[in-house]
Amino acid sequence: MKRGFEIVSKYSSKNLTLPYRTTNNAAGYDFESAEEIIIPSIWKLNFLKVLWAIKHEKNVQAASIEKARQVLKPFLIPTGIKAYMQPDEVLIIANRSSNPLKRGLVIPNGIGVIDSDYYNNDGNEGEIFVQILNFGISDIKIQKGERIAQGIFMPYLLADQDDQQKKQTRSGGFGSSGK
Ligand SMILES: O=c1ccn([C@H]2C[C@H](O)[C@@H](COP(=O)(O)OP(=O)(O)OP(=O)(O)O)O2)c(=O)[nH]1
Ligand SMILES: [Mg+2]
Repeated sequence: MKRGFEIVSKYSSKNLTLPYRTTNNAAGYDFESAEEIIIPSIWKLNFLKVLWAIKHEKNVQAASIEKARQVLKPFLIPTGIKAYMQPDEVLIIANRSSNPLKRGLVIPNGIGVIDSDYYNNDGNEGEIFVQILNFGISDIKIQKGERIAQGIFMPYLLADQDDQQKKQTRSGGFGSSGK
């Protein structure tokens, strides 16, 4: 077993499909969304600005600002998938090029870097999430089973003296290693 995909346990009975390549020479394994999810348009940010203005001039409750903030941050689309690979390999998550063109969907972190030590980590079993922002003018509904991104396995290189730097054991993702 060199590298591949598995379904995380909480999705074991949800009928998910493992990532797949669609053409003979496709580099990327397409990932499907594990759930139906609505990605709101970021143009609602204007709404946030108005709220701020109202807050400062007319004392609108801070709670509504906080609610708007929660709605407007990038969404994490669950894939229900974890990936195993060799220690000197990485899985790169890249957007499908049709997503910005057809649906206004971008991956705000540019690419996702899935480390080999993310697999089966104690925090979330290594479930891969795709961060998504909708710059289009309409909200977008992602259906369960819809292809949202692609994963490319690659080898990576180490810098000289790499073994002299202290490392920690991965316990999760999205900031788990600290600031
Ligand atoms: O699009 C992504 C990017 C990352 N990850 C997971 C896998 C990766 O191994 C882990 C950490 O990613 P990264 O190192 O890029 O983020 P960080 O902000 O540095 O978090 P950490 O402190 O956990 O390393 O989060 C995803 O599921 N999707
Ligand atoms: Mg990191």
